[in-house]
Amino acid sequence: MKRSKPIVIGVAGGSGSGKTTVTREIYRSFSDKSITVIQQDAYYKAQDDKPFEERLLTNYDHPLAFDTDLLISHIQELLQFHPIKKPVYDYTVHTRSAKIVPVEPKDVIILEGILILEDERLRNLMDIKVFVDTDSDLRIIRRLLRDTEERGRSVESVINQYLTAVRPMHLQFVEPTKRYADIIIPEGGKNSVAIDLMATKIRTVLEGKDSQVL
Ligand SMILES: Nc1ncnc2c1ncn2[C@@H]1O[C@H](COP(=O)(O)OP(=O)(O)O)[C@@H](O)[C@H]1O
Ligand SMILES: Nc1ccn([C@@H]2O[C@H](COP(=O)(O)O)[C@@H](O)[C@H]2O)c(=O)n1
Repeated sequence: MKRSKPIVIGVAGGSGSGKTTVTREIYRSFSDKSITVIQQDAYYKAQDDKPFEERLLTNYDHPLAFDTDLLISHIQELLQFHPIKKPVYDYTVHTRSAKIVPVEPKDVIILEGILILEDERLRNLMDIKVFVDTDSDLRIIRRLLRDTEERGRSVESVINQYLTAVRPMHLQFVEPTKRYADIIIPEGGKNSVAIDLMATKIRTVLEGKDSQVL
């Protein structure tokens, strides 16, 4: 059945909570590839006009770090089944890369990121809101391993950033958005029961059997 508009699922949660892992597992359970994934991180503001040293001072956990207007306009395009050109973010240089990824519209859009539930305009575009809820000790351990292995960071810089920006912004902006969630997934990526439930829910909606999200 051809849908009149795609369904939008928001996956929020703190840094290192397992949002990307949850999203990847849901995506993998759909072999027909009816899902497109949009990461909020791709919409960090470009900082090419600033020298590298200045970019290190940016607070990347504050809502103003993102180009939310561009993200909203891209979701609106996908909702009309129009393709978009998604920016690509490079964490090693703290700005957008020169690349752009063409994204084709699909029946399901998963929007994933720390602050996607913070903006009311984004929340209003979502059919299902999920919050991945993982204790802060696990999140910092996971982030430490990931950022040193994959994002070119030193242990000292990860700890310093966590204490000065990630933790305070999490408490001020991320954690309060849990109240908007329809579903809270504890522990993230290895929660196979929650991931199966999400996949089943999405299938029900795609088959037109769910009157709540149509
Ligand atoms: N349940 C889990 N147990 C152990 N490690 C996990 C789990 N979920 C995610 N991770 C790992 O933790 C790191 C952060 O997970 P990720 O999904 O990228 O989180 P987020 O997108 O919320 O920042 C990754 O290296 C991932 O492989
Ligand atoms: N240049 C940047 C941009 C972002 N970050 C951090 O990324 C975190 C969000 O990504 P997750 O995959 O962890 O959800 C966020 O907490 C920023 O601090 C960065 O370190 N450098």
